[in-house]
Amino acid sequence: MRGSDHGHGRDDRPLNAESAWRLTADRANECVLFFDFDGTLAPVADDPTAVRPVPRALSAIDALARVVRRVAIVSARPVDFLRDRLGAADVDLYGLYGLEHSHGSGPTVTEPAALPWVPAMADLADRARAELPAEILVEYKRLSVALHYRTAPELAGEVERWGNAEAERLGLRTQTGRMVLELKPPVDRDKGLVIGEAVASAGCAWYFGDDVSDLKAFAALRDRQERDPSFFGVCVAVANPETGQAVAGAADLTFDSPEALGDFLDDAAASVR
Ligand SMILES: O=P(O)(O)OC[C@H]1O[C@H](O[C@H]2O[C@H](CO)[C@@H](O)[C@H](O)[C@H]2O)[C@H](O)[C@@H](O)[C@@H]1O
Repeated sequence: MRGSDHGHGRDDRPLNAESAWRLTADRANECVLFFDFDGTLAPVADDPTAVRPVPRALSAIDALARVVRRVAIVSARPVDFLRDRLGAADVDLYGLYGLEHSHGSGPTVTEPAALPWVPAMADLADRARAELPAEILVEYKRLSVALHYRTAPELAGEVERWGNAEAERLGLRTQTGRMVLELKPPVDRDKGLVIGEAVASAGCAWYFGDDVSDLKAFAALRDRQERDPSFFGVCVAVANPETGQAVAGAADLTFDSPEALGDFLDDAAASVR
């Protein structure tokens, strides 16, 4: 690997990306690498359908999947979307906060408790399009609806009022994010629960994220490490002007952008080939 030019460590935790990766490379077959998608692997854009992972991150994920125990993407996006963007890489995909998952070339499995909510979510998306201002982008994802105000930030309050009232009326849960409010079924799946289950038998894990929903994943890694000091967990933030401060404050390391993360991953993959 190149010199220590990757990531910024926290002042109160003496860890840098290179030394943490060296510890990981020594036990690669025990290690799981978890990646959030938007804002972490893929730079943010106004149009959610237009985003693609940074090319170096994509090729590094493919290479890393061959040398670590497992690579997983943990996202609010549907599994089909993630599969399309990740290509043929042999990875686990947890979509819609874990309401869907697929492993390698296996089928996509949906959490059974969420399935009865499909019609209500479709109806909610239709009403959001009819009742919210045209500037609000309504993203229907079968088991959740995201209300985007990135191109009209002055409408954040209106989106929050409408979304919270609908959640209350229908018994849904909400998740805030980067210029987005999401409504989802009242089913106990989130990134923290996904990570808690997936690291149970691992000896080492890294989680890379940029948004507030990723904080639960960080907490799950911390919890795993507290219960077993031999477990090596690394929480990594990707900086951004919206949620970056909160996420970096909870992380061990911070990268400046998805591109900077891609460079690190590329070097990391090369060091264990
Ligand atoms: O869990 P993630 O993979 O991080 O997904 C979180 C949300 O990501 C997407 O929205 C975000 O990225 C968009 C494209 O860059 C951007 O336009 C938007 O402002 C961001 O919030 C996705 O569209 C959402 O469904 C996810 O909830």
